[in-house]
Amino acid sequence: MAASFPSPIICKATTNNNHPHALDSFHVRRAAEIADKSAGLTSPHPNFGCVIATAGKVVGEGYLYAQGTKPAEVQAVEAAGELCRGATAYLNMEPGDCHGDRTAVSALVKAGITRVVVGIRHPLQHLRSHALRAMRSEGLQVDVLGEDLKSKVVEEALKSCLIVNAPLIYRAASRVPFSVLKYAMTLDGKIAASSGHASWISSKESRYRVFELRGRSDAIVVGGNTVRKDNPRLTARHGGGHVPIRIVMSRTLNLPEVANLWDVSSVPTIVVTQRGARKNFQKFLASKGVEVVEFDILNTRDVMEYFYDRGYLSILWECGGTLAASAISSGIIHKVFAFVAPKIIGGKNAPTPVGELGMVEMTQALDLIDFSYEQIGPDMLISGFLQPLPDPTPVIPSVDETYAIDPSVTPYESSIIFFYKTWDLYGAFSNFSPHPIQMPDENGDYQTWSSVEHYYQAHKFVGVNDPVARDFVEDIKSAKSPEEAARMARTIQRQHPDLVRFDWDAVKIDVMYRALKCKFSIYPHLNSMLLSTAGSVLVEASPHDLFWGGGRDGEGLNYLGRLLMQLRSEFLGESLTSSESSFLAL
Ligand SMILES: NC(=O)C1=CN([C@@H]2O[C@H](COP(=O)(O)OP(=O)(O)OC[C@H]3O[C@@H](n4cnc5c(N)ncnc54)[C@H](OP(=O)(O)O)[C@@H]3O)[C@@H](O)[C@H]2O)C=CC1
Ligand SMILES: Nc1c(N[C@@H]2O[C@H](COP(=O)(O)O)[C@@H](O)[C@H]2O)[nH]c(=O)[nH]c1=O
Repeated sequence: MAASFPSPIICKATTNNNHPHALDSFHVRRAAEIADKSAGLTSPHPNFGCVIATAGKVVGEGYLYAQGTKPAEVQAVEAAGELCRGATAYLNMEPGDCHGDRTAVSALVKAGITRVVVGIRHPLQHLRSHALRAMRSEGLQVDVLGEDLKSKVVEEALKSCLIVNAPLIYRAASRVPFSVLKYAMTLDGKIAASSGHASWISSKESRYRVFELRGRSDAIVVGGNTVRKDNPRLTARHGGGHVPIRIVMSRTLNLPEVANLWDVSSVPTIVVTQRGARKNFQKFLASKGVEVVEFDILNTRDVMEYFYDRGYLSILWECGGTLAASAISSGIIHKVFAFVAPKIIGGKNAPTPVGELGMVEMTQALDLIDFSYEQIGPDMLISGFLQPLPDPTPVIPSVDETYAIDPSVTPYESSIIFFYKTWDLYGAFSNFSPHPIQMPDENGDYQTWSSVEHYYQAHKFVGVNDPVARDFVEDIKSAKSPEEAARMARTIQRQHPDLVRFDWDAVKIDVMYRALKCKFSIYPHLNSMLLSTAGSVLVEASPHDLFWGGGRDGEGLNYLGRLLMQLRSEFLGESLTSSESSFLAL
């Protein structure tokens, strides 16, 4: 399945040797296909797949499951074992060395891979071309589709690599999250009856597909009117997988007191509104656990820029025509999914999917690009892009390249360093980064935890004298990713508050401190990265957590940033003391 698209990437066996690079293209397409397997399982993140082949035969495969898990290349190398010697690795996308330890590249080099075929360069400027250079400098032959390899089949393979990471590519190019507008309409173009009643237009099968689309998104946006008319839940109910947060856009805040979206026991809701709107209602929402964010003027572009800053990759718009028209007009919608049901409702005033765009001639209509049709149950799904896929070839030089051209530009210099997603610059500071730590248990025996997040989350239940709590600790410890560990712990915390250790609030900062101290002590490259930020304020730009995170506007307490700064000064103090003592010893 392609990222945010339901249509499968069809891996046609175009291995006909008459086509130049047919075999290479075939394997890269396979890498893109498996890369997409992770979409929807955890919070949306870039999709990486790796296929290792020798003499045309696949000997190992792997895909990145979540931000903080084992890189695709490492998994493929482990699967192929000795067969890696002299083999070719196929990657849908250049690996991103977010953590300064070149894990993916060194796995390929150490395993004896001699050639690497890469679908696209990394779209993020701070990561682009680094791994390619590293592999080439290690003597590997590196061929990039569309640059070193060119042909018709190569173009098709390149397309599949672009599509599988379309959210990241659009996000990098447009500096807003990738936005998909989805709606269900009748054959006569209505999204509800004149009364506003809309359940249901599309079939069960189509609505199941919508759950999958939701699972591939960080958040779902609706307008105030949809909340008033539909009282939606906006959850992904297809069994397991990622559940996006819900965002309501309302200028008036004239919203009902009783609404499904105010139940945040299983998934958060954020209401974005205009500054000063219904202060009492804002307080009411806050008392329900709903986050309220005020904007001077509420418009779709500012809201998307805000969520971009909060690290969101992919947004699904499930609003009515009023908000949809606003979003399209401001140029932030990248893709459309229209479910068309074979039924007619009529109604002069029945709402339609897109309101006023101010166009007067049909020649002004927006043409969809790369559209496709798919029958789902009785409905037809028409999907396509509203904006062309950005060109992945590097036009903007990377930070390194800029530095090489103009050494007066200091890379990464900033008085405030924000970090959040592991693929961000300084993403290794995130608790989700894939760095296992060894920590003593209650008996002093050292245990390995897959990430700081696993350790921190499980410790909510450590020491509680109840076998159920002990089982929870083990479950969280073996969660497949830091995201899953966090999700499991938060759910258990909500559902079984009695199993959370009584002193949790008092000890949680210390638990985190110890875990971070271990992480930044045992990985020398992380320690150097932390020390390199001396003089800058570190802020975790977490979307949900105003205790550990600082928020973009400084509204959070930023305890994670504070602890990292505390550790930084402790490490700096230690290195000063040791250099002073070696100086004294001279
Ligand atoms: N079939 C389908 O796929 C869907 C059908 N529907 C149906 O559509 C109808 C609702 O459609 P519609 O009235 O268009 O509702 P919208 O979901 O588009 O909500 C419009 C509201 O969004 C809020 N808003 C906030 N910022 C903006 C902005 N910048 N521009 C525009 N609106 C903004 C305002 O809320 P406020 O007034 O609170 O300030 C406005 O009234 C319902 O009948 C619902 O059942 C809805 C979604 C999908
Ligand atoms: N009516 C309609 C849709 N409506 C969308 O789904 C929302 C309800 O979601 P939930 O409460 O989670 O079931 C609703 O508010 C609107 O955004 N979607 C569709 O796929 N098909 C339909 O026929």
